[in-house]
Amino acid sequence: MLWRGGLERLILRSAEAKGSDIIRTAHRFFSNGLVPKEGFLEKVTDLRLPHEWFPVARSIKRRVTLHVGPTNSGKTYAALQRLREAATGVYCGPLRLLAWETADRLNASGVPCNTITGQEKRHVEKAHHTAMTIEMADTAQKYDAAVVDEIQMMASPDRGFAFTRALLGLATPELHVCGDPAAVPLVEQFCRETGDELQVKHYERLSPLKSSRQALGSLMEVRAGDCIIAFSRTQIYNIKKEIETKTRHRCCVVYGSLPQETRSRQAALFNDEDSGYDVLVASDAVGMGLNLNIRRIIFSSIYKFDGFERRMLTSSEAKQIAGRAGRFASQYPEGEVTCLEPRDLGALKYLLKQPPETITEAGLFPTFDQLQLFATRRPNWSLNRILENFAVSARLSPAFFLQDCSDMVETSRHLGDLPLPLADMYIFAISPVKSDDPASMGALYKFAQEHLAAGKVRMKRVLNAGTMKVPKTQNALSELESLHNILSLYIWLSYRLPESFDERETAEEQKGLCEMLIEQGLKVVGTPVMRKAKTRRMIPVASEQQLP
Ligand SMILES: Nc1ncnc2c1ncn2[C@@H]1O[C@H](COP(=O)(O)OP(=O)(O)OP(=O)(O)O)[C@@H](O)[C@H]1O
Ligand SMILES: [Mg+2]
Repeated sequence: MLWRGGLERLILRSAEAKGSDIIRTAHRFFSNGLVPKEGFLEKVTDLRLPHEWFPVARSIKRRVTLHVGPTNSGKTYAALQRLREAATGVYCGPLRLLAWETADRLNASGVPCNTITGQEKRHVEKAHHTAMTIEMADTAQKYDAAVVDEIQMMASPDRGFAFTRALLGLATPELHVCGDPAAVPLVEQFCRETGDELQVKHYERLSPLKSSRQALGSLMEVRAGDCIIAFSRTQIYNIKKEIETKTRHRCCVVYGSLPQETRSRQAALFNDEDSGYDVLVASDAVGMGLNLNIRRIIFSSIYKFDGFERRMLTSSEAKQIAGRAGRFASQYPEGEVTCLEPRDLGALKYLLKQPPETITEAGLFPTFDQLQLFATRRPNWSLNRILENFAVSARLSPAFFLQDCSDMVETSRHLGDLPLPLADMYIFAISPVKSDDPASMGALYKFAQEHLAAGKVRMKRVLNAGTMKVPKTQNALSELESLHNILSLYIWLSYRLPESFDERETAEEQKGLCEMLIEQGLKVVGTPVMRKAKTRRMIPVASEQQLP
């Protein structure tokens, strides 16, 4: 009995970095019919000391530099300067676009840098540096220096945990953390708990950003270098159409459901002075850390639908977006911000003037190992039931909140009748499926079904060959975006379940074709004159009836 207690302590201490073997041992131990000791589950759901989950980081004396200031104040630049000088290093940021931008910058400055995101891995010869999306951060790997960007995202209800995990868990003697001053007290508290040495550096905006005295009033008034912000796809295309019909300007677009690669190319087209595209119409997908050649930000509205309700932007969101104008060292030395409608001007100015609100809680989420241990006494429970019950039992210290896992719960419910092993179900549940897109959810179900039944997921069994053409309407474009989504999902799964999802190359080819068609479509969707569309072979999603 004594050694079992010791084993439990070991499991809890080592859960993150080197725990999986121990957890497996524990599983064998418990699954042999031995019932865990009283109080064991209370320990598993005790999340009050998350810094203890990262023994590799705790074994290093870390010096943390917190770079804080308003947007465009050179925080990320300063952190990347230090990263460049380190022999090995990692950059962890909130967006794929930002990971790519950072890797491109490092590569261009002679520091070979890989890129890793959930859906892609680009290896560069002789690279000892990697830029990645925060969810990919590896807490078992040691680095000479590491950067965590946009740390205020710790407070994000659905992604905060990835930032908390990177902050507490990156194993490096030199950690640079960038972000909003709102995060200072919490980072100070965490560094006291971890025993890390902390230095806070404050930055000032490098180039001025002024609020216009007047609203734009009409899209006829747009000028080169303007970026109009809108919060729905339809609005984005309506604005693009109006600008291209009524003025001589041509628009690039950037929004969430557009493929990442297309977004990057649209941003590059807009940044290129000679491309003929001089206006950007974008959602708040451009709102964080990115460096674009924007002279003026124009909010078409200061209200957005956030998935639950139509609400006013927060002060932090408005500032992040406004901060894209007049980036230092860009074509425009001074930025300007305004709105389209005169009625929004007062509220916008108010939002931009608000002092940053201090963050008081960071997101936290149990590791898979912890969930698995929690499930040892309930072998028949589904993942959604485990998650819901874990959430009820979890104990956290006041500096943390438990991450919103409603998407995971919904996805595992959706796959509920498939008797997948817990580990596989977990992978499907955290996959980047669009839960509001029935085609994407349908494809995930078929992927899981094939994986379970055959151990091989042949794309042609789930997707059916057909003819695809350049989309001429918003609906056709939306269908193509959805297909792109499904192919991205296959690729994402191929990195986690490579034996079943072994057609990554084909999926990447099809995804590339999809991107090309979408990009051609962007030239015509929203513009008044339709060109003759070209036709290409593509694979649209099969309907239920077409499946064997
Ligand atoms: N000392 C510098 N020398 C040259 N360029 C600089 C310097 N500092 C910053 N820049 C450039 O200014 C721009 C803004 O800097 P950076 O991206 O670091 O700002 P930031 O404070 O991180 O902004 P955000 O909060 O929006 O992420 C970048 O293009 C960066 O390369
Ligand atoms: Mg930055």
